[in-house]
Amino acid sequence: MAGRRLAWPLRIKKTVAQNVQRSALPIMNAPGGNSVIHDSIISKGEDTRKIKEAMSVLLEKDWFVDVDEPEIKKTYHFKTYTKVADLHNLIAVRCKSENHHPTMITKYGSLTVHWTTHHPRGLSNKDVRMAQYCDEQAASIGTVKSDDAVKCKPEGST
Ligand SMILES: C[C@H](O)[C@H](O)[C@H]1CNC2=NC(N)=NC(=O)C2=N1
Repeated sequence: MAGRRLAWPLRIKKTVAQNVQRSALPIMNAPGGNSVIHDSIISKGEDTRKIKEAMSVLLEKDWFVDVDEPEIKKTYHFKTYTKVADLHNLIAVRCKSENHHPTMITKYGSLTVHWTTHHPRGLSNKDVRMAQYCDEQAASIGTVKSDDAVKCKPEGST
């Protein structure tokens, strides 16, 4: 009985500690910022060290880690909508051969790409490979800084 009384507070303490640890991780890292990736968000069966190393390179290249999904994401900015569509299509073609599909948000001047692995859930080498592919293709199309991207001009704006 005395044992049980002790066990509950200990369990609660552990759960809180785990949550704090999770939320202490950056949901969105600042560019060049925190590159700590907890093992729990890496897909089971992956080479954890290899994924972490590759992820830290991606974080330096403006990829962001959302630990709650978990996923990595990046927004590319372009001068024209055609370039946005070009990147979208290049990624879509590669998805077929890799059987790995991102969530993509297409806007007039930008494309946001999210990568995650469903089975086993987490971040895997496929996400790393596809993120690297996105960077290569975006670079060959030619990205610009957010301020220089084509913008919609709502009525009345100057
Ligand atoms: C059944 C099908 O092969 C799987 O659902 C594939 C399809 N596309 C996928 N896309 C992504 N991003 N992650 C996956 O785990 C995944 N799995």
